[in-house]
Amino acid sequence: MDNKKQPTEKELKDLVKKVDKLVSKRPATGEKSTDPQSEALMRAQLKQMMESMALMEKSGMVKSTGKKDVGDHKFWNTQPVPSFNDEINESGPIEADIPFDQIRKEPLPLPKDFEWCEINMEDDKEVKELYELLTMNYVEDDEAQFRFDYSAEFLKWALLPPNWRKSWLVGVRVASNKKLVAFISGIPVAMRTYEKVHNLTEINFLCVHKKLRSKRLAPVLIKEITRRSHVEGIFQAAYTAGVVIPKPISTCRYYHRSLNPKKLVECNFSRIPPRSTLSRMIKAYKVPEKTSIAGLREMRLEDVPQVRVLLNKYLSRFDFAPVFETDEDVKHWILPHEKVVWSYVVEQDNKVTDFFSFYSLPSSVIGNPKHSTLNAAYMFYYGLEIPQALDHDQTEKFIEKRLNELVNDALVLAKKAGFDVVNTLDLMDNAKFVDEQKFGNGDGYLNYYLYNWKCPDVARNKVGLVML
Ligand SMILES: CCCCCCCCCCCCCC(=O)SCCNC(=O)CCNC(=O)[C@H](O)C(C)(C)COP(=O)(O)OP(=O)(O)OC[C@H]1O[C@@H](n2cnc3c(N)ncnc32)[C@H](O)[C@@H]1OP(=O)(O)O
Repeated sequence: MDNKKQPTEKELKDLVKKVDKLVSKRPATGEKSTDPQSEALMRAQLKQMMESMALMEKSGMVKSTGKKDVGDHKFWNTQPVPSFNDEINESGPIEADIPFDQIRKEPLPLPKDFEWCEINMEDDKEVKELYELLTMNYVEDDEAQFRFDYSAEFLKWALLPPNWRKSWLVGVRVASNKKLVAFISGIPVAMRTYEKVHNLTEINFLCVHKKLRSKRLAPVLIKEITRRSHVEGIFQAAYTAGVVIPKPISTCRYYHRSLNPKKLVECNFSRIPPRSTLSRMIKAYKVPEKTSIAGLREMRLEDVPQVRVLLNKYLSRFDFAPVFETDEDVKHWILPHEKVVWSYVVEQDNKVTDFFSFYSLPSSVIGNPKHSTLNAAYMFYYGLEIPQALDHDQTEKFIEKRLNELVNDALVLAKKAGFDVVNTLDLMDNAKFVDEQKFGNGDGYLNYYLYNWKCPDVARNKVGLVML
């Protein structure tokens, strides 16, 4: 085949970006294209381009996500995960549990000069070391303009949930000076995948210091946390990543709701759309001074049991969702935690009918003369009581209306709390509120993965797991 005749990956990506911006990106003023016919045409073109790009990726002709050929995954091809072209119609483990006596008990060998450690998240000095590694080396956007800046308090919250395991907070240090240069974490989670509820390890915060990249250290960290998970009798894991590796069970898209357009423009996070002005954007994104739902208040300890029932019932709508098995889980994850998670309930006649929550995850703004931090809130879990008598369509309409009321108030509260932007993914029922609440789609996608578990793909609006 003559590769030269095919558009290069960059050309394709640029085209996709261009069309995508044209057809999908809601202009910051909330204006929509006035020409639905050309919009439909462009959408069709975009779809076609994406399909040909996927085909070319499959055939190995172009590289995916600018990184590597699909199929050329030296590490992932050795792991119990499905391949890209596997059509999966049933659920189950890919390989059997390993008997305890056959599990390796010693850590895997590391390249010389490095040693394993466990990070003690109850020791502020070690928390600070982890914070510093991540704040300088963790996830950045493609243009290296922003980098996640999880706070130390956030990391403690994320890594010390009920039943946390010290052996799953794995670091790598330089042997000579003990500097922390890599990390990976696991926490225990009960997840339902379709009908099956299982105990998994939720993997997060995989990070290798920038100076040690591309030396195949990440696979060693992944294999070591896998071994440590096996030692604890857990043979499946859930994780999310921006990169595409074999094989996502779902891919969700990021959406952003501007609360501080001026700062977002100054940080290069948003652009002033053609034919608009900053003052028009400011007006379009203004939120009310006060919330409007009667009975809305901050969540308190005594709400935990009711919130747990609401949440688990609501999550039963989805095909891939956590199960909050105990009140302790809800107390840890949902109860407000200063500067980390904000949660509100609606109480009517002594009964909690709804709740919603969001968490704080700022990003460092890299190399900007005016701003160093973007204060972002991320939509977290929510739940609402759905009247029983409704049929399917009425239920969906009910959720859409109520969710818009709740998120409208969440925006007011996020603005009051000083956030510049509220981010969300189009999982759960979020697609029902993004347009009305003036969220615009971003460039970012998040892929959901399961380790050693095959199951049919999960639609975005059937994903009920929010990962930090
Ligand atoms: C039963 C229990 C099982 C538990 C384990 C379940 C699996 C958990 C899986 C982990 C879930 C993590 C969830 C999160 O935390 S997602 C967040 C990941 N972190 C970042 O993006 C922070 C900034 N980046 C870095 O620190 C490094 O670039 C990392 C550490 C990501 C890779 O380091 P480096 O750039 O120096 O690369 P290498 O030469 O060492 O290694 C290259 C190999 O690593 C594969 N790679 C690269 N990035 C990822 C990624 N995000 N998930 C899975 N695999 C990844 C890559 O495809 C290649 O393999 P293959 O393509 O050749 O095969």
